[in-house]
Amino acid sequence: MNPVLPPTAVVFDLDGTLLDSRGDIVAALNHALLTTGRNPQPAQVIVRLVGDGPRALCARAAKIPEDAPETDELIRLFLDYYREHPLDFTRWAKGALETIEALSAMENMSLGICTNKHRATTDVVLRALGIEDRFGAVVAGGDTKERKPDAAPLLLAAKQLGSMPAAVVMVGDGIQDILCARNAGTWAVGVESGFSTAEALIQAGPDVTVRDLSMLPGIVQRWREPTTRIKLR
Ligand SMILES: O=C(O)COP(=O)(O)O
Repeated sequence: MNPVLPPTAVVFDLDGTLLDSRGDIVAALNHALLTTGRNPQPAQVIVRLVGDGPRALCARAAKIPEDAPETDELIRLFLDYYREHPLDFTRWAKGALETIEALSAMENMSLGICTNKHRATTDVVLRALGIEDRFGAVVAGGDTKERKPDAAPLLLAAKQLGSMPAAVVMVGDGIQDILCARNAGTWAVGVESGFSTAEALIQAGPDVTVRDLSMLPGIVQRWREPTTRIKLR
């Protein structure tokens, strides 16, 4: 196991972690499916397909290979619709805003985002929410060749934040997030209120899981205290 350091940065996953974006993802995907003559899918089915970026999402929903030419068309329709409708249904996840405030108030602490969501829709959503300036690093889908669970996007976020990976806390609701954290040698916090199941998250091996984000500042604060840090790992 990698040694860990007192956290100086917290990096959030976006979909299902900071944001409950399922309504807009479902609407955009079903628009793409219907426009190409396919059947729409129920929200609870689509939510389980999210996490590996738009190519995987579109291919899984249409049951076609990721490299099929029809997948490119679905992605185009999905992204075009999403860019026009970034916040029709999207809401902050429980405790997200308060947690951003609480962490921002800590000394020697920076915040980032590491998402598999496409760069175009990530930018539109963050801008529409007016929070793009709150994060010292935003690494989105396509910024690195590999996506989560590969370590590359999280290592890039850590570099942009000026933190050693061992001093970064990765927070996410997907097993991609936890495995990415393990691969990058960061702390890993699983959020159970997102798109994945608590069982799947725990299976991926986070340091801790939380019901929702409101518990996060207290945990990060404890990891910054030398006496408790050792015991927890
Ligand atoms: O939109 C996706 O496929 C995943 O996005 P996330 O990495 O923010 O969960």
